This record gives sequence, C-alpha cells and structure tokens, in this order.
Amino acid sequence: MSPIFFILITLLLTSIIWSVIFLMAWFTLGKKSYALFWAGAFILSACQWGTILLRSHFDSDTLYWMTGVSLSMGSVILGTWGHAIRARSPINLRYLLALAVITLASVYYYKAVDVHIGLSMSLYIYYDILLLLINAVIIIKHKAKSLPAEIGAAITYTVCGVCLFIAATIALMQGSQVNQAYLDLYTLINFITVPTAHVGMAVFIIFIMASDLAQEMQKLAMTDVLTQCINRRGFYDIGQQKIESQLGCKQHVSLIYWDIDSFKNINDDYGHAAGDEVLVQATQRIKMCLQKDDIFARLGGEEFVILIARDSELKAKQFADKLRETLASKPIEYEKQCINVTASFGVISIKSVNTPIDKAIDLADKALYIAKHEGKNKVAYAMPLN
Ligand SMILES: Nc1nc2c(ncn2[C@@H]2O[C@H](COP(=O)(O)OP(=O)(O)OP(=O)(O)O)[C@@H](O)[C@H]2O)c(=O)[nH]1
Repeated sequence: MSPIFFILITLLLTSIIWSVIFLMAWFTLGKKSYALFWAGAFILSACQWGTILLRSHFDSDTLYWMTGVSLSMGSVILGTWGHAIRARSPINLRYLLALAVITLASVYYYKAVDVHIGLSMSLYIYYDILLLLINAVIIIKHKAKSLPAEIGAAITYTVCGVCLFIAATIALMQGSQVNQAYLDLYTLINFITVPTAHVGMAVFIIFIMASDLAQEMQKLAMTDVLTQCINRRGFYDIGQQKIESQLGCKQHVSLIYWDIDSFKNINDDYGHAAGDEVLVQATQRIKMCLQKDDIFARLGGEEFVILIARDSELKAKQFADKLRETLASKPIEYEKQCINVTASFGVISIKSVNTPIDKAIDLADKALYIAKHEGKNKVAYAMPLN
C-alpha cells in the first residue's frame, strides 16, 4: 500500500477525532455556536478524506472530483463561519457562498465540459486559500490586543494559505493536460503541508477556545454580580496600571470615591430588594456619564470608586459635581415607588505614578467623610497627592 493511503487514513481519523472534540467543547464550554461550526468543518474534512480513499468506488471521475471539491470548500466555509461568529465579524458570508457556487460551477465546467486539468485542480484551492486568509484577518482583527492563541492561529492559516497557493499554482501550470512532473510535485507539497496545517489549525482553535474561557473567567472574577461594575479585586488589579499609563500621557488623574447617602434608610424604608435596585439604577446612571477609559468599580456595599483621566484638574472636579447632580436630579423608580437618592463624593487628584492606589483610596475616603459631615449630597476635595 502506498504511503499516501496511510496519510489519508491518518487525516480521516484525526478529522473525526477533532470533530468529536469540538462537539464536546461545544457541550462543555458554554454551548458556543461557533464550536458547532468547527465540528461541522472537521466532519466535512473527514468525509473529504474518506471520498479520496473510496475513489475507485465512484462510477464517474467527475462525480468523485465534484464530491471532493464540494467537501473541501464546505469545510473551509464552515470554519470561516465559526470564526466570523466568534469575532462578531461584519463580513458578509452571502458573498462568500455566491463565490463558492461560481467556483464549483467553474470546476465542473473545466472537469466535464471543456476539460482543463490545471483549472479544475486549482480553482477550488484558490477559493480555499482566499477563505484561509480571510480567517487570519478575522482572527487578528477580533481584539485590539490579540491573544497568543489568535496570533498562532492567524500565522498557521496564513502559512497554510501560502503552501496551498504554491501547490495550486503548480497544479495550474500543468495546463489543459496532465503533466506528470508537476502533478508529482503538487502531490508532494500537498501531502507534506496539509496534515501539518490540519493538526496545527485544530490545535490553535482549541487553544483559542481555552483562552476565551480563561478570559471570561478572569472577567467574571473581577466583576460585581449585582451592578456589573469591576469589583474591588479588579480595581486593585488594573487601577495602578491605569494611573501609570495615564500620568505617562500627561493626563490629570483623579480618583472619585462615592457612597449613596443614608442607604441603610432606603433598605429599611423600601426593603432590601429596593436597595438592590437603587444600586443597579444608580450605577447605570453613573455609567452613562463615563468616558471610555474611566474605570468604575464597586468596592463593596454602597461604596464605589471611579478613576478618571482628564486634561485639567478643573474638569475632574466638574465631572464629580456632574455625577452628584445626575443622581440627585430625579428619583429612582421601583415598583411604582419613587425613591430619592443622593450620594456624597470625595475626590483626590493623583500627581505621581508612585502613589499607591490604596493610599489614594484612603485619602478620597477621608474627603468623602467630610462631604458626609457637611450634610451629604456634596463633593469634597482632598489635598492632591504628590
Ligand atoms: N440592598 C443592599 N444593601 C446593602 C448591600 N450592601 C450593603 N448594604 C447595606 O448598606 C447599608 C450601609 O449602611 P451604612 O454604612 O450605615 O451607611 P448609610 O446608611 O449609607 O449612611 P451614610 O453612609 O452615612 O450616608 C447597610 O445597611 C448594608 O446592609 C447590597 O448589596 N444591597
């Protein structure tokens, strides 16, 4: 038996295993629909290798060829679809499907009507290459800072695309008739690169799923369940870095510590559920006032901090006052009851990258205490930290 037979068997079995792994990943890692698309892609791949193995059982060579070509293109389309869903890519898959139909029709034409070996062998590979490169772009553009798994996957897709481009071009160079020398070279390149790329792509996709999950877990561990703000742990994790990066950009960094006034009375008068709703609606109102880079965290209970960077200290003070007015401007509605809510604010301006975040919180808390002491619904400023 030829070595190609063993390569095909290996490809068939690994494709089946990968599709089972993606099905299991779909089931256990949060039923992400894109895992199903990737499972489908590997099932079609397995069918493609099976088709090649069963070549002698096909009645017509055209039927064999078109089956293999359709499965290869279908597999790449499903894979791309999965990546597009995961990355919420705006790519219009209808155009890709239309191009697939045109490619399939052309392959059929050059296989069965006006026979041209080079074109019938290479056209669908060019289509697959196009999709592999689109995949690489989708993966890399997904996040401003790509995950290592995404970089690895994008490189694998690109390298695979380049190798296939060389193989397809050698196949095309045959012209209308079979050229044994080119055909052997094409087969050699294909059977060296395809198994490697196959395993590489599958491993990187699994790595991407695992990285996504790790990021989700990390986000959950840093998020307050009730208000969806960052929690204390998250704030301590990213606050210090933020101070350093914003001061490096010559911005005025301020920390605003705020606390809902007489919150215990709200709980006592309207019930704990109403208190929870006040926390949710109050934080929503505050979020509407924030800029993209502001960090808003719930430190616990009804105590919150916001780390902001503005181009002047005055703007930071005006911002704190705007937040106070936003909360006091209208009552919060809960089960047809109107609950008047105010909050007090302590603001500290941070001047040095060496300022520890807990020191800034401590001083802003002291300013907040003054705001409370002066009658609540007020903003108080601490002496800037140098
Ligand atoms: N509903 C609700 N209440 C909470 C939550 N976390 C803390 N609290 C309550 O918030 C109240 C805070 O009360 P205090 O620390 O006395 O503060 P306060 O009544 O706001 O008084 P001042 O801060 O002086 O204005 C306590 O009664 C806590 O039980 C929460 O997640 N939901």
